Amino acid sequence: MHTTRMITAVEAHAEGEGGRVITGGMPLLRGASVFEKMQDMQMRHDDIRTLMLREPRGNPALCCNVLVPPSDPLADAGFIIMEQTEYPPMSGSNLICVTTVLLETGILPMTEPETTLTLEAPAGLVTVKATCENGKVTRVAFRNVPAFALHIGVPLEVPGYGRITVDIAWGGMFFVTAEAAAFGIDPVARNGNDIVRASEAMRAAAAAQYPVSHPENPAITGPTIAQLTAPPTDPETHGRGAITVSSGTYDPARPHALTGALDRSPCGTATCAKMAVLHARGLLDIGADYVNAGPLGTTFTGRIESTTKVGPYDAIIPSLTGRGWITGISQHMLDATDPFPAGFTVGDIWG
Ligand SMILES: O=C(O)[C@H]1NCC[C@@H]1O
Repeated sequence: MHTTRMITAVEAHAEGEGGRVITGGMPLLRGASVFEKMQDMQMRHDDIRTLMLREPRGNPALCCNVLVPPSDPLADAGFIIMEQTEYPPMSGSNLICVTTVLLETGILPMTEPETTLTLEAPAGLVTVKATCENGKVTRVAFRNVPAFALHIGVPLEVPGYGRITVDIAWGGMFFVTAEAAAFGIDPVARNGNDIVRASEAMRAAAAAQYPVSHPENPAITGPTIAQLTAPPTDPETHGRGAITVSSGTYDPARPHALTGALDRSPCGTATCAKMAVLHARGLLDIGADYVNAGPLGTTFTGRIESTTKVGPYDAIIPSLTGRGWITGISQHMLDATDPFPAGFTVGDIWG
């Protein structure tokens, strides 16, 4: 065997959503910030993202992260998030996986009963409080980047579904959000196919009809991800959400193709975007918990810590709490004769 890459990863999930964390074997990335290192990765090493996320080493529902040295002197570590079609500037489930891996493998020291960290995501600094017991991270709480709504209750023409009322908001990624009932869908795991098709159509329509960019970093554009929400079924929760992460290219001529996969968790950035919309509508106060259930019934607990401004937008500073688990350690190799040095996709599960 002639190995051209040897990548070590710790496998983890946060409330069900897979977040592989690469701890070794990466090329050195250039850049004066984690955002610039992410851009360098995208420009020069995108084949590693697809190698690790696509077949035969990945699957459509997997996310991946790369640990990088932080650039900000306040940060303890940096991380780049890689998903199937983009490099998200922030991600709740991935931050929880990264924190769990950093502390449970000893890359950063763990202090019981609580470890405080600052992580540099491409979107900026995120402060983290990890509850730790007997060497295990039992809970990860973080103060996210500010979240804000850009469009509230606007009409969107979704091919094949008609006119739907949506919100467009930032929670670390740009989301288009609609009530699942508008599509006649109950957002639970067994309805994953219907959720993905409707969400991908909605996401593509929103990107065309309501393009947005971040006022503090115009290189961040969207919406890139879609959320369907519903009232709670469990009295301990405040809402439900099913988020579709794109894994292919949506084509209205092939509306039955599955070009995304459900976030198995309630999605941290979606929860923060949803809280920004609820706050803007006067439906969620500072300090009140918002427990959001995902398609598997697992929850993230969000809270509005305070308010601020981002460019012209009224914004909230959200916190989010969830749990992560390590599931294994893997060593991935690429042989020089492997015909798929960047992985591959097949239309049966990749649209
Ligand atoms: O929790 C989140 O924010 C993420 N989960 C997968 C898609 C998003 O990045």
